Amino acid sequence: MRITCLASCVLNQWALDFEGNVKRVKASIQQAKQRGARYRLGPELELPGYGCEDHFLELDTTEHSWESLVELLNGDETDDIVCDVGMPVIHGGVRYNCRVFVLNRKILFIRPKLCLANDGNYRESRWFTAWQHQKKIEDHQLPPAIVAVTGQSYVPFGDAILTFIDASMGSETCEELFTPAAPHIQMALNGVEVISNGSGSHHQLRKLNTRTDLIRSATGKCGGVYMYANQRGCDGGRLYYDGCACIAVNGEIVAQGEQFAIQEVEVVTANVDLDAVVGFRGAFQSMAVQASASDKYPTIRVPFTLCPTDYVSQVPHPPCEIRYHLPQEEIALGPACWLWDYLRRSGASGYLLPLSGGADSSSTAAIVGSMCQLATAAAISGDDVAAADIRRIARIEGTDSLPSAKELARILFQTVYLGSENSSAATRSRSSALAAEIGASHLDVRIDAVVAAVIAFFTSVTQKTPKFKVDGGSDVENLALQNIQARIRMVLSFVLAQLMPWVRGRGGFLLVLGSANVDEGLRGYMTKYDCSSADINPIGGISKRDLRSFLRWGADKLGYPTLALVEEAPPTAELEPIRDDYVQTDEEDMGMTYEELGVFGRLRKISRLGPVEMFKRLLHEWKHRASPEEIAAKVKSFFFYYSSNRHKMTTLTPSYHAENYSPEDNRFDLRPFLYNVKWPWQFRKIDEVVMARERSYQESI
Ligand SMILES: Nc1ncnc2c1ncn2[C@@H]1O[C@H](COP(=O)(O)OP(=O)(O)OC[C@H]2O[C@@H]([n+]3cccc(C(=O)O)c3)[C@H](O)[C@@H]2O)[C@@H](O)[C@H]1O
Ligand SMILES: Nc1ncnc2c1ncn2[C@@H]1O[C@H](COP(=O)(O)OP(=O)(O)OP(=O)(O)O)[C@@H](O)[C@H]1O
Ligand SMILES: NC(=O)CC[C@H](N)C(=O)O
Repeated sequence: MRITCLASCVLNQWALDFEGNVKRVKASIQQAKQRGARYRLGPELELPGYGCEDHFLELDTTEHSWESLVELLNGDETDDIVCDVGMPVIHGGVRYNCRVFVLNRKILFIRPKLCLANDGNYRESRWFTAWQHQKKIEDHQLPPAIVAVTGQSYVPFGDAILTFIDASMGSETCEELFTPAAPHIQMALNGVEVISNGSGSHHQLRKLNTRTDLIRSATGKCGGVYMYANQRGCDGGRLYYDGCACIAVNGEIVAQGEQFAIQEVEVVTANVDLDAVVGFRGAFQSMAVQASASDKYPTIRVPFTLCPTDYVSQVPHPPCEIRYHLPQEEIALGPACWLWDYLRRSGASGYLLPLSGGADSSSTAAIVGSMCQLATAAAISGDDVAAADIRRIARIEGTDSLPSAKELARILFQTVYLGSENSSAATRSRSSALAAEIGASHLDVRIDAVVAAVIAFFTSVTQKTPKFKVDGGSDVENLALQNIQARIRMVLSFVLAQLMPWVRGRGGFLLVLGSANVDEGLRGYMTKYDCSSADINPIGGISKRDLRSFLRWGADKLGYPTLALVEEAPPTAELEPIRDDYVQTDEEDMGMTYEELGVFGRLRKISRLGPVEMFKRLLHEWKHRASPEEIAAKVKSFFFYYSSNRHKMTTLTPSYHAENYSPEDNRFDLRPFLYNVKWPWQFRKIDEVVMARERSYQESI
């Protein structure tokens, strides 16, 4: 048996934090060595951090990456272990997204990415070029700083494989795994036994199985060992990289790391038997024919054994069940970890949330509660970085004991109920009950005096006093009176965020949390610059439907029973006066249900349908629940509101990316924001389809 120990790492890197990034890379190599690994794989672009974006265009970023590599090569980290490190490299004047293989303080080989990630959140071809020469290598001239350390002037650069004394290895980078003609197929046909993939891949609800299915099928079909490494956490933007390093052998996962965690460095190791790979392929005759005919890769020969003889006593890791989180758990964990990274890296002293007792702000509060639970649990279980972050943010002396999750919430989480004359006792009491369950410091205040002052100001300027519709006012007056309340809540939230730490004798500032969900954004059912305008928003990419099931789940699993009461209540803005015959509700106001909004959202973005094609699709999907006229009216209504409110997306608070149907305008869903909201051409085509169907129905009876 040829048994080797392999290590795949998850690192919580931060764009441009070279100091911290190289420290975490070193820590991961040390852990890998302690566990006896002969090869260590790190995430994509781990030295500068994956999310540097346009900073990749700066020469500084590549230079500092080389400087970071010098730090590694100068120490003993790379002694007796092959380290595969992600960084940008400029070769022949062109910048590539590369894997740099190092061993015993020398560079073995540099492998550029062949297929860049360019859809959805990814824009790699803005900063990098895909290597165009498959199965070809060139000499790469090393920068002087590296020459001084390694004594090497040139190293091989390109699409090659590594052969050790006793094993062979090849690498592909992130997106390459997702492509139809993935390099691992050619590598397997070339007899490569270990294929590694250093990734920078983000979390999206219910997405993990896409990745693990690809990993399993990569070696299920051709045999081999597949190693996956990923970044973790918020590295400075809207994405949460969700780790989950794993190692697969012949189609079965043998080791899997955490998808969400506070821990900055996680090393997943497995003992694997490379002879099992040869055995698998040896019995696969049709593959052997293709392998025999395949074009050969250039080979980098490395005089190093991957499977030392003393490993004979080691037992290979058996296959294990893949662990998936429920979507509700994903909501509790992903955004909570993202909030923790944001908080500890921003220098803020905590979060402030305007907590209405409704579904959205209550979900947000529960996520902050989950963040406190995760951070304290990590610190108590011995994570020194988490403990130091808690002490710094909460201003706890080194000798004092660490706080519980509830105590931490009291220190760093301020909630506030901003009641008006239209607020109900029910939302008010849910707000304070939930805050108490989480442990947050809660304020229960009224905004009526400020609202009255704004209306008095308006009356003094115009001699007119707007009225609510229920009191005989027009639609314009009714909307304006609602928006005054909503916007005042935003202003007061920022005032409190700035001054409450001072009031409590703590100093610093709080970040204001927004809690508009993805569906409200899509429909524009929100007041521009109300509490939806905040510093960051953990639920801006999550649908109302998912939030409601999260609330039901969280009542029990997070230990906040009030969430169940919140979930049962119909969503309402409480901006209009309540009367015996009138209570404002979201779905009635919007003229569509949250469920319908979810359908429109997915068809618009994920299925890429415009008004006419969406209408045609729904004619089939909704044929048992609505007539063609009704479906036409719903589709037109959606496109009218979506397009007339699209401008609100341009100022949307940055939020955690969780859904592929996110309308987020800045990075993900790039669209104009001034539309002809009548959609005359498109709506006429819809009418024509409705009329044609009506005619054919009439003719058939
Ligand atoms: N094409 C365009 N490009 C750029 N900006 C544009 C624009 N059209 C309007 N605007 C601006 O946007 C303003 C209209 O937007 P906005 O002021 O938000 O007001 P608007 O969208 O008219 O009203 C707020 C909406 O939120 C709903 N709502 C209900 C309940 C609660 C809440 C809540 O948030 O608590 C909200 C309410 O029913 C209504 O549909 C205009 O006055 C103008 O300043
Ligand atoms: N009475 C209130 N006290 C504190 N904050 C409020 C209050 N009413 C509204 N807000 C804030 O304004 C945001 C938008 O209010 P809106 O009435 O549109 O509710 P929503 O988007 O349905 O959210 P929720 O479900 O949290 O009520 C809320 O998420 C909340 O942060
Ligand atoms: N960095 C990458 O190549 C990521 C792209 C890939 N589609 C993913 O989401 O994982």
